[in-house]
Amino acid sequence: MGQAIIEADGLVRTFGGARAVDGMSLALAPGEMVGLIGPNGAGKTTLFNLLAGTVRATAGTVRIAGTDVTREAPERRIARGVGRTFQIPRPFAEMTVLENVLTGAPSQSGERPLANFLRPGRVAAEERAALDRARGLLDFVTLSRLEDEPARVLSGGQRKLLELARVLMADPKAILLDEPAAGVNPTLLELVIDRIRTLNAEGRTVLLIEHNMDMVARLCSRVVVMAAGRRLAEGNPADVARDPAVIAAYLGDGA
Ligand SMILES: Nc1ncnc2c1ncn2[C@@H]1O[C@H](COP(=O)(O)OP(=O)(O)OP(=O)(O)O)[C@@H](O)[C@H]1O
Repeated sequence: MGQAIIEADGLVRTFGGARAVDGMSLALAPGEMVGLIGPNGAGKTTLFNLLAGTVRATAGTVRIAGTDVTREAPERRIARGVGRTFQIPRPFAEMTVLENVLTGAPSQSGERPLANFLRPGRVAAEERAALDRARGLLDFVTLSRLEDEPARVLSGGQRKLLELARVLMADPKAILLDEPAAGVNPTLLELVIDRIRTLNAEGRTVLLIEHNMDMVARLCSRVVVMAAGRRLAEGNPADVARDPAVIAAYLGDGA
C-alpha cells in the first residue's frame, strides 16, 4: 500500500501491571474502512485512545500520514485529520444540539481577542461558515429539527449521531468510530450504517470498533481481531468468523 494515513507500530500500554495493549501494529490506507473486533477487554478502546492521543503509549509509535505523532496531544492529531467518537458520547447537556456541533470546529481567530479586534469582519465570516457547516452536518445526521433543543433531550442513538456531526466539523480524513451501533434502535441503525458508508465513499478512512458483526460484515472488507491486547487474526469478515482461534477467544469471553 502507499503511505498509510494511520500507522501504529508495536504499541504497548500498561495500566499498573496489566498490558491493555500489548504490541499492536496496524496500518490504514487512505480510503479504507476496517473493522476492529474482539471480546470485551481485548484492548480495542485503549488502542483508539492511543491513536487519538487521549492515552500515552508505554512503548511503540503512532504515525499520521507518515509523521510521528506519538508524543502529540489529541488536538494536534485532530488538526492532522484524525477524528474519533466515544463509545458513550457525553454531549454538553444544557447546550443546544447546534452549539454542541459547533464545539467540534477547529479553533478560530475569534478565540484570539487580538484577531477579533483587528479583523472583526473575518471573524464574523468564519463564524457564519462554521454555522453553515454545522447546520449542513445536522442535516446529514437528520437532527436539523432538534438544533435548538438542549442535547439532554436526545436519545442514545441521536447522541451518537450528534457526536458524529461534532467530529465531522473538523473535516477529518480518518475517523475512529467506537461502537457507533451500541444502544441504537434498529431504524436509526440503518441510518448510522448509511452515513458511515457515505463518509467512506467520500474518501474518508474509517476504523470501526463494533460488536454488531452483521454491521461489520456489511461495511468492512477487512477485519482485525484483537484479543488480550494483541492482533489475533485478520481477514475478510466471513473468514475471520470461521477462524477457530477467533471462536475460542470469544468463547473464553463467555460469549
Ligand atoms: N484507564 C484504565 N485504567 C486501568 N485499566 C484500564 C484502563 N483502561 C482500560 N483498562 C483495562 O485494559 C483492558 C482493555 O480495555 P479496553 O476498554 O481497551 O477493551 P475493549 O476491547 O475496548 O473492551 P470492550 O469491548 O468491553 O469495550 C481491560 O482489562 C481494561 O480493564
